Amino acid sequence: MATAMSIEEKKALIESNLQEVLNPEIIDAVLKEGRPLKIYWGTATTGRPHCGYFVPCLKLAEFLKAGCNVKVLLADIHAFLDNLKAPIELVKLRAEYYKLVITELLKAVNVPIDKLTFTFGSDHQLTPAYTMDLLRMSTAVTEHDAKRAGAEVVKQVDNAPLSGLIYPLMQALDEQYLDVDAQFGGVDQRKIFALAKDVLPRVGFKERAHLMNPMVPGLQGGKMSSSDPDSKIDLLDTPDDVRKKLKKAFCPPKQVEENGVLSFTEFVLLPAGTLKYGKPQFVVERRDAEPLVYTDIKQMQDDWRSDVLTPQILKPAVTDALIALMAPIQAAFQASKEFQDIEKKAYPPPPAPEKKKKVKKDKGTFYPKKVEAKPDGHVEGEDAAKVNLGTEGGEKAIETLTLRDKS
Ligand SMILES: N[C@@H](Cc1ccc(O)cc1)C(=O)O
Repeated sequence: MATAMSIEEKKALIESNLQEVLNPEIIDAVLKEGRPLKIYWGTATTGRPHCGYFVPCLKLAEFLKAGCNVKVLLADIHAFLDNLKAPIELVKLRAEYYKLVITELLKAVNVPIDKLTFTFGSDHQLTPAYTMDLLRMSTAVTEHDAKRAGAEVVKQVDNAPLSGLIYPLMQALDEQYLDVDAQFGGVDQRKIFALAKDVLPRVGFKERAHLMNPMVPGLQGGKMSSSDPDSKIDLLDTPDDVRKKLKKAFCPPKQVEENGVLSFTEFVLLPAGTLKYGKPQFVVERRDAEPLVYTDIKQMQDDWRSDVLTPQILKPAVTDALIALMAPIQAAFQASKEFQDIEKKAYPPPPAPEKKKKVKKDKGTFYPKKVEAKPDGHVEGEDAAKVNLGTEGGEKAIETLTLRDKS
């Protein structure tokens, strides 16, 4: 069925809808060689995958359509390097959960998953060769540059742990160990990508191309935030949750910028319309008039500015479309005991609130913060390292990461 694409067509598809491409000549050279472009997208398995994940996944669909060889890296080790966002003993379970959810999400937008491979960070990052290369790399990067590289990705805190400096180095080295031509990510990864481009040649590896998606504002406008549950829709949220969150979502009439709902339509629902209609399309029903049928965002934005398209009619249309898109993911979850078990273990309920303790004086040493359990039960602050890492659980987690079944 698929007619062969020309090099130009492949290139156009690979680079479509991106905000920026670094070193496109690397992509050109591979396409000219006539082999598939090898590309990966990494995600740190920290919190829970949410609806924002549709955005990179739709781009992966385009890479695959262009004949690329696509890998998804479940960056389990990165998930705890970033300020213990995922406690070390839960990281492996979270990575498994991400794999299941992302698989279903890709299926929901018709991405042929047999042509894509998943890989865990801990599969290659714990080998002696990787360790040696990482140490070599650490001699070629200054503390200042490593810190700056991670500034938009790694959580910025006072007395930051050293792991935040290792994080960007490992992301750069992953390009070598995943044996790719290019890395894809949001434009928030730009500084890490620039570091990778700069530092890989300095340790004897080749420079890769970098492809960046624009950032999509959360439903509250601005960046999606994990501390504000209403800014994100969990992929397992019920239709009622979706309705509630969308009712509260930021959707100012006539304003196109920072409009969470309109942006979600642009980056997810319009492209996903291809599934239903064979081409990008989004339909907004109206009570007393013909439905508004959109095939590109320009037309929608014009109607938004002139108030033909209003929050009152857009929100219900987005709600229905999103619920429909999420339905197969939730059906897969409901149908699989394994899926449900992993979810339960990966996100245990938070422990009962601790009794009030006397607040110790800040001694100005490592991590001068109070211990506070996050909703998922992990701890940040003064004793975070002890609680999250130094326990038996932590050691077991290290073992499980090391001993991951390589099959
Ligand atoms: N930095 C990515 C995760 C990542 C980790 C390692 C990589 O090699 C690639 C990507 C994120 O923000 O989620």
